Amino acid sequence: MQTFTQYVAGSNIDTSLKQLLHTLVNTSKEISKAVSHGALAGVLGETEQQNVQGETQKKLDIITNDMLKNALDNDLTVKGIASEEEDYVVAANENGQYLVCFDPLDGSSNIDINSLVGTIFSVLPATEDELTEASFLQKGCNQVAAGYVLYGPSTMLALTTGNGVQMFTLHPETNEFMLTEAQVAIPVDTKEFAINMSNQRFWQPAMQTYINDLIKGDTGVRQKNFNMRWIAAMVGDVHRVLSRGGIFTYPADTKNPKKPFKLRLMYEANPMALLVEQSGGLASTGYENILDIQPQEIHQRVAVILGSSNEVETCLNYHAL
Ligand SMILES: O=P(O)(O)OC[C@H]1O[C@](O)(COP(=O)(O)O)[C@@H](O)[C@@H]1O
Ligand SMILES: [Mg+2]
Ligand SMILES: [Mg+2]
Repeated sequence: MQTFTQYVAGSNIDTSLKQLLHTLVNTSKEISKAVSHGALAGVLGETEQQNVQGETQKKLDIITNDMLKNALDNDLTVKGIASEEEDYVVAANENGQYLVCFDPLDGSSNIDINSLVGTIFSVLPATEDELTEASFLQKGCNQVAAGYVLYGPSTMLALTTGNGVQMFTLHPETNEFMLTEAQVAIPVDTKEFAINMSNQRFWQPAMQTYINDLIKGDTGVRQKNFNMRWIAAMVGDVHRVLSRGGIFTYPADTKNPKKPFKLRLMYEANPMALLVEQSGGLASTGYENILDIQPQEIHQRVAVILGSSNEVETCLNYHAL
């Protein structure tokens, strides 16, 4: 079985990108340790602070953000970072070739119940001399690498550098990520959907009708029964989709008119969309491919529908009507 180090050494990517991937992955091992200590390290619970999006930050949101920020700042390949937990973009190294967007801890409402959380990252080329927010506003199709690390019963890494998706499992004794899935392939059909059903009355008519038809099962137009899962951490829900197929959606809703979408484009939707597409699935807002969206700002939110290609297409047909 190949180690992550061996896999990266043999892959056909720039040396500088290899270095950056090692920085991200080594930091994720430290995060995995911090997360696993939980209450023993006094890292659970909330802080008094809110992020720019008005969300109360958990202690671990801030701890993991600082760990990644410091590690990336010390990596000369990194020109700048954008994080869920940073109001503005942060400059790193003047001559860095890459910009890194990340969600240091996704699913942070799961921390206090010892359930799944993860780190999501997206790597973009740094194309401009001067670092500004505008440097980051590139379409998702420009990503040179994307991935997540899931802190679950095992710590797992899913990675794409544009050559399919590979999954690695952290060996608890050697502390090495081992290649455990060389080419992830999402089944094209599924009988499993993931959506926060409590928002049902706030969805648009297309999503209402689509989910209603799934729930009718073999008594409705779909003529098959569907099961439902909701982990409340995108990283966990997408991991299930990559592992055994499914459709995951966080659609537009009218619950809070000032916030029609929940998931963030640059460090949630884009990296997950690249992983899903590289595994043979689809990722859309309902009206546009996620990877084709021209971002307007780093904390922009979008509707997300992703997963098994035939099922996503079926859902998109409801939106086209
Ligand atoms: O609270 P809800 O509506 O179930 O939302 C869950 C969604 O919110 C998120 O947790 C947001 O991520 P953060 O924890 O990074 O803010 C997604 O991972 C997840 O899909
Ligand atoms: Mg998140
Ligand atoms: Mg987060």
